[in-house]
Amino acid sequence: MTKPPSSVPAQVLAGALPWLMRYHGQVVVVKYGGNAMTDDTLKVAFAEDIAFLRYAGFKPVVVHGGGPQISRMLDKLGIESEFRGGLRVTTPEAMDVVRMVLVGQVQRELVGLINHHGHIAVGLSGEDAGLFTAEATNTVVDGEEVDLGLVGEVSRVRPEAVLDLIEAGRVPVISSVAPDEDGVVHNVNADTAASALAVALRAQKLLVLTDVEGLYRDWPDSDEVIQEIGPEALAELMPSLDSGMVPKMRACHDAVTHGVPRATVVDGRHAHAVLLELFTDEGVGTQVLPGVETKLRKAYSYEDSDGGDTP
Ligand SMILES: Nc1ncnc2c1ncn2[C@@H]1O[C@H](COP(=O)(O)OP(=O)(O)O)[C@@H](O)[C@H]1O
Ligand SMILES: CC(=O)N[C@@H](CCC(=O)OP(=O)(O)O)C(=O)O
Repeated sequence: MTKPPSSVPAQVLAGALPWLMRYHGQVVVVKYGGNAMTDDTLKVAFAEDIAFLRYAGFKPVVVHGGGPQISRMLDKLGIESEFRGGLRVTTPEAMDVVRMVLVGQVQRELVGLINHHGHIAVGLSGEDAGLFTAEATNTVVDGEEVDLGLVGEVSRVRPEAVLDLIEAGRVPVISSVAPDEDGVVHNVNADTAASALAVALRAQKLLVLTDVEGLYRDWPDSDEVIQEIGPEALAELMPSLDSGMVPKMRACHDAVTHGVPRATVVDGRHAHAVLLELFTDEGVGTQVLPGVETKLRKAYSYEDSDGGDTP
């Protein structure tokens, strides 16, 4: 006797209905951090998720990072670089490498992987069609202003090229380098670029994939992750954050205070983290949205896991 078909897959699909209704036809900006691109399986699963969203009627836009990949190439070439306040101090020599790695390697690889699912992805950088204009920025660390060299904030977004691609059914994959008003190319943190783009595109969501479960309340000492937080409480927490979380949480804060309904940081070390976050109501990651009380949860324990897709 053969077994009747299981209804579990159908239940999973049916459970996705409210999320399909919410995001169908809407722009979702997904920022894929370099730290969540560690192995090929994860990258392939990410590309599948993005293609899935597109065929499910979402309008996904990818902004990618590549910090660790840039650092590796700088090391190989013997060029020193350091991070201050979560941002890379960028000399003109380092800028050439940043641009080469982000636009020439990381972006090309992601475009190729997504295009396994129907030639839908097109790569752009902030230099294309005036997408981003950068303005040089410095940062303050321990009360002192630090010169970051060729690091920029996004001072202007011209989203037309991205909108054209979305209208044509394509998936834009964007690298965060951008010229200033004089055409000098700057290194823009990818979280910052994703946030500015999400605002300009009036995205329904900014989803940020990284290599931690979310925003820890007391990094690295606590095992409590902030599940939900409002922009005001996040602004109060900002001075206590360090390293890569500084630009990341500022990006989420700025997106939500400029009209993006919600911004979420999720653990990209899980295969299919994008689908899990968008199609289920499991408490993954840290969600920034207006009008909520801060909600904490315990970090997950992987000790008893089967080691499947868990970190
Ligand atoms: N409060 C915090 N909660 C979680 N991670 C934190 C916190 N403060 C600093 N971090 C660091 O921020 C890192 C994520 O930022 P980053 O390295 O820039 O990642 P990505 O490449 O995904 O942008 C984490 O791996 C962790 O080391
Ligand atoms: C100014 C600055 O720090 N730029 C980043 C750009 C890449 C990036 O943001 O990559 P992740 O998302 O992987 O961190 C850098 O040079 O590493």
